[in-house]
Amino acid sequence: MSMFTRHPVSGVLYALVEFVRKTLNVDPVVFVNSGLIVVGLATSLRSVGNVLYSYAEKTCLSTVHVRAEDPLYDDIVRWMNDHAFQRRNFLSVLAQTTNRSDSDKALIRAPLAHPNSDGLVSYREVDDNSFLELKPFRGSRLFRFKRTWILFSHTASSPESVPHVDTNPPLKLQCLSLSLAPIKNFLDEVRAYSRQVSVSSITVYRTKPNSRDHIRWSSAASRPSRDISTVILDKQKKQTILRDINEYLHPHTRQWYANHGIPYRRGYLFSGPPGTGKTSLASAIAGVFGLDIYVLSLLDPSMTESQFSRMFSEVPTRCVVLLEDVDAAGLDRGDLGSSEDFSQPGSATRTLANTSVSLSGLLNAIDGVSSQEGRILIMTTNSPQRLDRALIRPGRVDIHIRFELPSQEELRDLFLSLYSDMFQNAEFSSKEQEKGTARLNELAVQFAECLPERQYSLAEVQGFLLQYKRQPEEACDNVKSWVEEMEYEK
Ligand SMILES: Nc1ncnc2c1ncn2[C@@H]1O[C@H](COP(=O)(O)OP(=O)(O)OP(=O)(O)O)[C@@H](O)[C@H]1O
Repeated sequence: MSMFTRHPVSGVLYALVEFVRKTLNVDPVVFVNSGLIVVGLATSLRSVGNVLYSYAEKTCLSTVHVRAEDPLYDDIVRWMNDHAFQRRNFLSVLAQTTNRSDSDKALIRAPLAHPNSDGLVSYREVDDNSFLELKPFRGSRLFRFKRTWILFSHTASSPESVPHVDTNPPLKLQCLSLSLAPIKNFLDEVRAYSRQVSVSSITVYRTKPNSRDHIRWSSAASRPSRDISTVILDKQKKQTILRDINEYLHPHTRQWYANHGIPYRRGYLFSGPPGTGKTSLASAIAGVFGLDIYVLSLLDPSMTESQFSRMFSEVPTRCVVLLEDVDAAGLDRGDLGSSEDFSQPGSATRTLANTSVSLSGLLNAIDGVSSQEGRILIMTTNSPQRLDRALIRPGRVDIHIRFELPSQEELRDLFLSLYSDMFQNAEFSSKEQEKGTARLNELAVQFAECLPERQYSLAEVQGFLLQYKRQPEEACDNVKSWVEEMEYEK
């Protein structure tokens, strides 16, 4: 006590202690001491807990880490969202607005709100059916999977790091077991679930630099796959490529390649003028065979040659790799004026300086030792004559599909494919449907006759038809003046 009386602050403390003792009849010094003992005990217990946990981690816990760039990462987060995460809150989450792929269908069903006097609608108040997704970001969650308790943890590298899609920390899965089998079973279930929910859609992956300029694959879109029948192309060419890929993907073929010591790879070249359906066919093929697409462009200015080769080796075994603008790899053979050069004057493909991938870099990436076996490589170009022979030799390009500007028949097909569903709904009796279809066939012939053959790309003609989405008659009436305009603009 004499200690308190020597100093003015000690004096105040002493008076306070005496006051509490007298009014509450409790000795605050004992109270504070007990508190300190409890805190000390708690801290020691925590340290003992940490020691025990790290011992358990080394001896009887099985642990699996999953890096953010691995496709499995998204599959696990999706599974957690749809199962374990639904039932209990996570400590720290990443909120993300996600567009549903069926959002347009929902909009069709929703009553349109308040059109103005001209029949125009503001969509600000219409629910676009996008939804808020809360993804586990930081923290851990214990859940039960087939009688095994699994600890899912997601820890940010630094506690202060801002949640950012590019800097997602790795995931950790742990269970009390001497074998990895329970976690492996869980991952099999996660992958099966992912396949099930994405059965009618394809995911498009593109390269994306993260905050440390480290390029990685990132899913750019997940969308319903394009029906192959909507791609207009000579039937025989379409059948050839479909049969070839079907045969290639068969497990017996893989074995056959292995038995004969041939690298199990298959490459296709799609060449032709812009807007003739090269990309559309690649994505329809991915849909037919249930594969995801990995898109690489040689004109990507942020891609160095070593990054290009690493990205090429990081694609999964079964997928479509779409390599765009392949003629840009500095492969000029000097005959730019050839009739097969479909690139537009001044178009990106002429700017060879834009790519840092050399021909040898490209060839190494395609069939070097680290190149993935089992993938389907589709290369596209507007200028096939500029490709080096080494690039298009069998083994690298096994089938070359030439796309051309459309014939009369293809123009008719495009017209019919855009309007054929107009009469195919319950609103019309079968007789009306028949009549409507017959009229459409007439209009398609009329429409195609007004367009010069092999002059405009299907993309251009489709652009015109999109102005008359539900008015085939008007499209026919106006196509002649569109052709005149196009001629004038040339
Ligand atoms: N053969 C086709 N069949 C169906 N649609 C087509 C066809 N060609 C072009 N289109 C339409 O035109 C648009 C552009 O087509 P796409 O991107 O496939 O052309 P591309 O040949 O890959 O062009 P680019 O060489 O400029 O990349 C798409 O919306 C597609 O629907």
